[in-house]
Amino acid sequence: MSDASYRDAIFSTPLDRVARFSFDEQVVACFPDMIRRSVPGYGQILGMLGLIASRHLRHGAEVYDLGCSLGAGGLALAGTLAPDAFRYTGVDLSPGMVARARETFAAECPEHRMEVIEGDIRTLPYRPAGMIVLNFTLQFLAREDRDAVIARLFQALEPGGVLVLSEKIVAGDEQHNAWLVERYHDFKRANGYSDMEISQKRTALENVLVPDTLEAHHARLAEAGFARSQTWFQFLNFASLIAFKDTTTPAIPAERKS
Ligand SMILES: Nc1ncnc2c1ncn2[C@@H]1O[C@H](C[S@+](CC[C@H]([NH3+])C(=O)[O-])CC(=O)[O-])[C@@H](O)[C@H]1O
Ligand SMILES: O=C(O)C(=O)Cc1ccccc1
Repeated sequence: MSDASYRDAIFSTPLDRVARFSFDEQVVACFPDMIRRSVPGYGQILGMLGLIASRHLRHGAEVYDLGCSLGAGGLALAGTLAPDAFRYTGVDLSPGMVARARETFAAECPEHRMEVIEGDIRTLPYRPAGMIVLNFTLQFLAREDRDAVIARLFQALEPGGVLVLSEKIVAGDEQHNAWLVERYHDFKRANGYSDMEISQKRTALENVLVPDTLEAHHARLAEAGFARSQTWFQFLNFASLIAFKDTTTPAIPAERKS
């Protein structure tokens, strides 16, 4: 398995039939380029994970990164926090993603406690955790599974625990949403995607990536029992929320690297 990463050209030639989008080997091979050029604010959200953890994570606690893909969330945390500050468990269904995430952690942060599980976040037995990261993953689950997953994550969180939930979102108002989607397509065009690539990927993602409104996310978090949730980041139709299990703060927060 090579660690090379390619430019995303998956939808650059006309396809007779556009297949449903999946996280197969073709996507794994160009994923860093695809996500960086397709998700507004991706790097900024990752950059905040370590800072959020250093305020909210109990020293030494477990961090889950659900739908970890190539482990970018884990790398961001290991870049900010000392090896004894946390234990990381990344989970992903895609074998290609899991294999490459393991290689990356072994090469980039051998001192940190980084584990990657090939598994389904809907059925995984969770250990108690101080922080759970769901970066652009809930949107790929069937709507009917989302409430149950969030409820299980609430149960897994320790007192003082936080959930970071990043998602593509849809605006409830049709005009507002149309403006966001048009500007999102401008964003993709500015990042080198052609109209054909934008349109074919949109087809591939239909009924695969189904975004909720911010209101639906906050309501689901409240329903699961979270004491409070807030949107801390939004860039066009992509947002990140933080949800607090309760009003406790960790006794000894994870220390940042010196
Ligand atoms: N049921 C499931 N169980 C486990 N994994 C799943 C499931 N369904 C989908 N996945 C996995 O969730 C990931 C979503 S990508 C996350 C980016 C990452 N967080 C990042 O910060 O780079 C988002 C995107 O590409 O827009 C893929 O790797 C899937 O295999
Ligand atoms: O490209 C898109 O249209 C997206 O919504 C973001 C995305 C990024 C990576 C995989 C799937 C979707």
